[in-house]
This record gives sequence, structure tokens and C-alpha cells, in this order.
Amino acid sequence: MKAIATDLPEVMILEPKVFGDSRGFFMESFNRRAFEAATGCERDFVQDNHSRSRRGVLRGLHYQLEQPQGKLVRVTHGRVYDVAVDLRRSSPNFGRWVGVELSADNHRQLWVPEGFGHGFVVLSESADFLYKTTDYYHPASERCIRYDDPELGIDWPVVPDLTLSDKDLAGAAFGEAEVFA
Ligand SMILES: Cc1cn([C@H]2C[C@H](O)[C@@H](COP(=O)(O)OP(=O)(O)O[C@H]3O[C@H](C)C(=O)[C@H](O)[C@H]3O)O2)c(=O)[nH]c1=O
Repeated sequence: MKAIATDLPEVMILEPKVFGDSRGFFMESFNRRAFEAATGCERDFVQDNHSRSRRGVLRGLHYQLEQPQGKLVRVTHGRVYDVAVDLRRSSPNFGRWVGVELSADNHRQLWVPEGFGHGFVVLSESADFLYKTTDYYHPASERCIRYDDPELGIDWPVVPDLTLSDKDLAGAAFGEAEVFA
């Protein structure tokens, strides 16, 4: 597994080794030892999630204030533009974001540690989004920041029929959101 740095040092792109042959391919989509060697992070992942969305769906920006979740995300069908935002007031990168295209074809994964907001928009006809989390779902402390917050200035790709949940449409402004110390 290769780790590729992003502009946010804690957020890393991971590229697993893919073994292709005439039948198709094989890869270890997760290997704890390889993850720890690539990221320097020791984590127990406790939940696997899978969402499917059609083109133009944007999910996010989400985070949990209590039981903050580290997320190891990947796409097994289609293409998404995936975004992480540093929500830690103490960080020199507070309010900065990174975006990366994750796809079934590039096999790329993104490690989004605790303390970051996360979201993605679907670029293909549909996308299957799978991810491991380091803590359990805690809806009581789940928060959402508007994907288009002007202060964050996330440069989302333009997609037809942008579609968000009511919860995400009602997301907080970054400047008013409860974030991390
Ligand atoms: C996240 C989650 C949701 N749910 C239930 C709650 C709702 O009845 C239903 C859909 O939930 P929601 O609309 O919050 O799903 P997403 O919009 O995909 O939320 C996720 O989207 C962004 C990209 C994230 O990074 C988070 O992991 C997560 O917040 O699944 C569960 O039962 N367990 C869970 O862990």
C-alpha cells in the first residue's frame, strides 16, 4: 500500500497494490498492518458502511462531535469527488480542505482522520461508496456543514442535478458550526 500526501498532512491518499491478470484483479482492500505502516496511525475500525448514490448526489459535509470517526473511504463502482475539511480550531489548517477523485478504476482510498468533516459528490451514473469508521454511528452528535459554505470555498466539480438530503441542505455555516477544539 502506497501513501500519497495531500495538502492536509493528516489526510492521506492510499493506493493498494492491485494484482491484475487475465481473470481480472485482486487486491487487499484493507490490511491493518499495511494501513498502519502507510499512515502511521493505529486504529480499530468498528463499522463498515456502504452507500449507493446516483450522479449528482452530494453527501456531506458530515462529522460527529462526540465519538468522532476516522474514515477510510473508497469507491467500488463509479467515480466520486471526495472532500475532507480540517475542523480542528487548534490546527494551523483549520478550515482548509482537500479533494480527490476516488473511483473503482483508480482503486484509490482516502484516510480522513477524526476531527475532519467529510463529503463527496457522485460524478458517474452511480457510485458505490464503502468506508470503515473508527467509532460507531452517533446520530445525537452528528453535525453537518453546508457543502457550498463561502468561507470554506470548496471547489466542487459541476454536476447535473445536484441532489442533497434535507439534512444536508439545512447544514450549518462553517462560521457558526460546532467544531473540534
Ligand atoms: C451514517 C449512518 C447512517 N445510518 C442511517 C441513518 C439514516 O436513516 C440513513 C441515511 O443516513 P445519512 O443520510 O446520514 O447518510 P449519508 O448522507 O450517507 O451520511 C454519511 O455521509 C457522509 C459522506 C459521511 O462521511 C458520513 O459517514 C455519513 O454521515 O442511514 C446508519 O444507520 N448508520 C450510519 O453510520
